[in-house]
Amino acid sequence: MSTSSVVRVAVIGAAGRMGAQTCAAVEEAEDLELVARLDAGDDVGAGVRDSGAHVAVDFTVPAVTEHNVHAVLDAGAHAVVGTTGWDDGSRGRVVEHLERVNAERGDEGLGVLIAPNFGLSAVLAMTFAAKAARYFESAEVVELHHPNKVDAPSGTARHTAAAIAAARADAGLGPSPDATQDGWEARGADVDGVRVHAVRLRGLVAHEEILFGNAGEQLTIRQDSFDRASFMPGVLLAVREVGSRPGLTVGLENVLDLS
Ligand SMILES: NC(=O)C1=CN([C@@H]2O[C@H](COP(=O)(O)OP(=O)(O)OC[C@H]3O[C@@H](n4cnc5c(N)ncnc54)[C@H](OP(=O)(O)O)[C@@H]3O)[C@@H](O)[C@H]2O)C=CC1
Ligand SMILES: O=C(O)C1=N[C@H](C(=O)O)C[C@H](O)C1
Repeated sequence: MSTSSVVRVAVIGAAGRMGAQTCAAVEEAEDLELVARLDAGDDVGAGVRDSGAHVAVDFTVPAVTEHNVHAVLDAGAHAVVGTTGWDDGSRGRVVEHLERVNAERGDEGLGVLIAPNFGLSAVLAMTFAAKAARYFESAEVVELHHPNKVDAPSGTARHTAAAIAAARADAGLGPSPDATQDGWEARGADVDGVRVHAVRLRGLVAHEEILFGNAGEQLTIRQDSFDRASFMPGVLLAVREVGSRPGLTVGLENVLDLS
């Protein structure tokens, strides 16, 4: 990533809840240097380029995060993304962009690391859920968050449900049994065939429960993020690792070697 040992970091969404926490964590890390705090109204590409950032971290809003990542790549930096709202289409466009810029570069290439959740408890919960999924007839996900969150269901819950759905499909399982005829609006969102329920409650930060059922037994996997400080070790790990992972990486489980 750089010839010097210090990684220069720009934070996009720097005034937000996660951005502010990330700025503080970067400033406290001896091997990282905070070189830009960018927020709404700033030119992200110019801010990243002019600051000489090696890595830009995006904690903004779903509506702008893809645009920011393209601007970061055009500015010649790696991107670490915690913002939600990504789908196959937006991820595919980033892969194409990476292939284009990396073909023109002489070095090992730029990397983009998108993590729906940087918390260790959440990453482990998702990993355990994906492993358990093949053994249970029923599976549902409940995510619980602070009421200032703008999107539902959470990116973490979507990622969890998609992994459960993939594991169920691999195991040849059909849909979870469900006799519902009326009141589908009370049955949560359908993410790849897995029901996902979103709770918004003052006092909460970020929490997830994954429920598995068989006749006569239940497995509940639950994780709680009580403080945004818990996301910071994962964010800093991603910042340090993204430079050695050219192309697109989705999920911190890949960096932690859990996948
Ligand atoms: N992956 C993970 O571990 C985690 C992910 N998240 C996700 O991160 C995202 C941010 O969450 P949170 O910090 O709580 O949200 P906040 O609303 O607190 O912060 C978002 C920040 O982005 C700014 N912003 C909006 N538009 C732009 C833009 N075009 N360019 C630069 N900055 C912009 C906002 O400015 P303004 O307010 O002026 O519009 C605000 O300062 C969400 O998608 C959330 O789900 C959250 C926690 C953990
Ligand atoms: O908005 C939040 O707060 C969080 N967003 C992410 C998500 O949607 O999964 C990660 C974590 O749940 C906190």
